[in-house]
Amino acid sequence: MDKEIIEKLKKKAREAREKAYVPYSEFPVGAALLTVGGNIYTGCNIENASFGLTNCAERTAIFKAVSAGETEFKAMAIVGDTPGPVSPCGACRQVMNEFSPEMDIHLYNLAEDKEFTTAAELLPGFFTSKDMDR
Ligand SMILES: O=c1ccn([C@H]2C[C@H](O)[C@@H](CO)O2)c(=O)[nH]1
Ligand SMILES: [Zn+2]
Repeated sequence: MDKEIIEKLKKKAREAREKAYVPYSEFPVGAALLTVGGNIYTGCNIENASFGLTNCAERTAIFKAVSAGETEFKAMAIVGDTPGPVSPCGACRQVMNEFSPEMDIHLYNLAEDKEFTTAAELLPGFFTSKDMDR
């Protein structure tokens, strides 16, 4: 993929992180999602006094895109203040794979340590609609 667009995604993820609503964890995360058509949707984590209702940055970005009518994704950049590149939770890995198992995933921390992977690689054996065929 074009290096410029990857850099742009990283920047947008860092900017989205600034919008995180994290009064409980004080751990902001940002994500930027590139669609196959070239549009970018950003997301931040959004917490709640009922902690389990928290929505991660990754799913916020995906849900924004889907609610705008977009379901085919090319790449996502994710940024958190972690010792190494941030690691998406299991729920987000499953949601990524619902739409685009082939999508590139660029993981970063603030020090710009990075890891490149794909949605499918992040969740081997993910549950799909095919698993409901009988
Ligand atoms: O990849 C990740 C990991 C964690 N979080 C959020 C959930 C919660 O608000 C906070 C601490 O887990 O970070 C994300 O948004 N994305
Ligand atoms: Zn998550």
